[in-house]
Amino acid sequence: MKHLGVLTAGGDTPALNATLYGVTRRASELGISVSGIMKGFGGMMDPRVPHVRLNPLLQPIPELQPHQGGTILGSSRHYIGEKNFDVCRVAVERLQKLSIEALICVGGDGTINGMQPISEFLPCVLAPKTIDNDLGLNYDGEPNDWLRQDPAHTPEGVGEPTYIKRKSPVLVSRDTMVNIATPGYATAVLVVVQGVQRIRTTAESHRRIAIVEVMGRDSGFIALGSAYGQPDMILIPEVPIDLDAVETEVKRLYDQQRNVVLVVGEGVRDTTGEQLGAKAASTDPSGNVIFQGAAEELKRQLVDRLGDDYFGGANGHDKAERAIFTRKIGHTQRGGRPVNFDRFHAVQSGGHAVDMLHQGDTNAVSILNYSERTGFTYDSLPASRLRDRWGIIRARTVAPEFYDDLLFGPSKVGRDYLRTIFTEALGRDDTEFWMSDTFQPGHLGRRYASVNVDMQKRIRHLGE
Ligand SMILES: Nc1ncnc2c1ncn2[C@@H]1O[C@H](COP(=O)(O)OP(=O)(O)OP(=O)(O)O)[C@@H](O)[C@H]1O
Ligand SMILES: O=P(O)(O)OC[C@H]1O[C@](O)(CO)[C@@H](O)[C@@H]1O
Repeated sequence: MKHLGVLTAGGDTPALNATLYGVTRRASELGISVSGIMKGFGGMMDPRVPHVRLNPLLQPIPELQPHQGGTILGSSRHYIGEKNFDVCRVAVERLQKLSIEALICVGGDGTINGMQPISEFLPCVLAPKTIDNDLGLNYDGEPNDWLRQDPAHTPEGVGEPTYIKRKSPVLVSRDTMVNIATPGYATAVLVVVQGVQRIRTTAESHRRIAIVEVMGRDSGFIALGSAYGQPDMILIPEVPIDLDAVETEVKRLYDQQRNVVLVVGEGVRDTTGEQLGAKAASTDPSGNVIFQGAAEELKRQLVDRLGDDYFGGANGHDKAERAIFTRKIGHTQRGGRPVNFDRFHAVQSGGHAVDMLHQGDTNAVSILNYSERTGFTYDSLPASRLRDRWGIIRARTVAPEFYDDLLFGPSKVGRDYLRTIFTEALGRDDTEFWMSDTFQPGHLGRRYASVNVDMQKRIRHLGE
C-alpha cells in the first residue's frame, strides 16, 4: 500500500486531529502517503473530491496538531444510504484516480453504516470517535441478543417491527466491554464535570434547583461520568424517569440542603418511552433526532409538581419558575483541547487502523479493550460483529449493572468503570497548558487564527 485516504464523519470531538495525527505518523513510518478527504463522506461524493495531502515527504503537515480540538478536515453528516452501491462505486473510482488504495473513516456507529457500501469496492477501516461513548458492545455477542417482533404478529397487525433486547447472559463490567471507551468521551466528561461544579455553588448561594443537560443521544455515559462533579441526581436515557420518585428525592434534598443539582442526559425518556427532549422533534441529515430540551421539559414538570408555595417564604423565591433553572452544557462538550487519555488513545487508535489496513483487514474497527491483567490493549473487530441479525448497529447503552436507580448515580460496577478511564485521564501537560495559555497576555491583541484558512490553501481537487 502506497497511498491511503482518511476522512472524519459525524459530530466532531476534541480528539479527531489526534486520530488523524496517529494515522499520518504511522503511515509515514511505513512509507505510505495520506490524503485527507474534506468534510466527511460529503467530500467523497463531490465529483471534484476536495482533499489535502497530510504527509508530503512523509512528514505530517504543521496544521495537524494532536492537541488541537476539532478536525482540520472538517466533518459532515452527508447521507449516503447503506445500499447506495452505484453512487459508492463511482465515488471509489474517483479515489482510485487519486491512486488511493484504502480508506480510514474516523467516526461513530453511523459512520460504520456509511462505510459499509464503500467497503464493497475499497478496503476500509474505522477508527472510532464519539463523545457519546456509544460505539462498542457491553459484551461480545450483545447484538445477537436482540429479538424482533413483526407487526403481523402483534394484535394491531400493522406498523413497523419492534425490537427488544433479551436480558444479558453475562454480568457486564469494564472487563466484558468491547471497545471500552471512544476518543472524545473523556474530554467531554471533563467539561461536564467543571460545568456541574460551577453550577453547584451558584445554586447553593441562591437556594435554587439546577437541571444540567448533557449530550448523549441514546447513551448515558457522559451523564454517568458527571458523577465526578458530585451532582445530587443523574438521570440517564437508559432508565425511564419515574417522576414521582424524582419529585420525592428532589424535595428530600431541597428540604435538607436548599439546593439540588440534577444532571440529565439529553435522550432521557418518560415511563411511556417518549423522549422528554423530543416533544417537538426534528432530524438532522443522518436521520438523528435533534433534541429540543429534556432539561426544559423536566423543569416544566417539576414547576407544576412543586408549585410556587414550596419555594416561597424563607427560600426567597416568588415563583417555582425562578427557583428551578436549566443549563445545557451543549457544544462545549465537543470542543477544545483533548485531555491526555483521549489524545493518547486517539493517536494509538489511528496508528492501529493503519496497521490493520496494512495487514489486509477491511470493513473492520480499531478497538480499545481493557482487562485487569493486561491493562489497555488494541484489537481489530470485524464491523459485522457490531450488527444484529437484521444488520442494525445499535448505540451502546449504559448497562443496568453500571447505574443505581435508587441512588440516581453510578453503582459500584459503574464506578469501577469510570475509575479505569478517568483516574489518570489528565496529564501534567493538561494543567500546564491551562495555566500558561488561559490568560496569556498575547491573546488580548491577537485575533484567533483559524486553521481553516491555511487548510483552504492546501486543498487540491481531482484532475488538478
Ligand atoms: N444508515 C446509514 N447509511 C449510510 N450512511 C449513514 C448511515 N447512517 C449514518 N450515515 C452517515 O455516516 C456519517 C456519520 O453518521 P452520524 O452523523 O450518525 O454520526 P456517527 O458516526 O454516529 O457519530 P456521532 O453520532 O458520534 O456524531 C454521516 O455522513 C451519515 O450520513
Ligand atoms: O452538532 P449537532 O449536529 O447538533 O449534533 C449534536 C449531537 O451530536 C452528538 O454530539 C454526537 O452524536 C450528540 O451527543 C448530540 O446529540
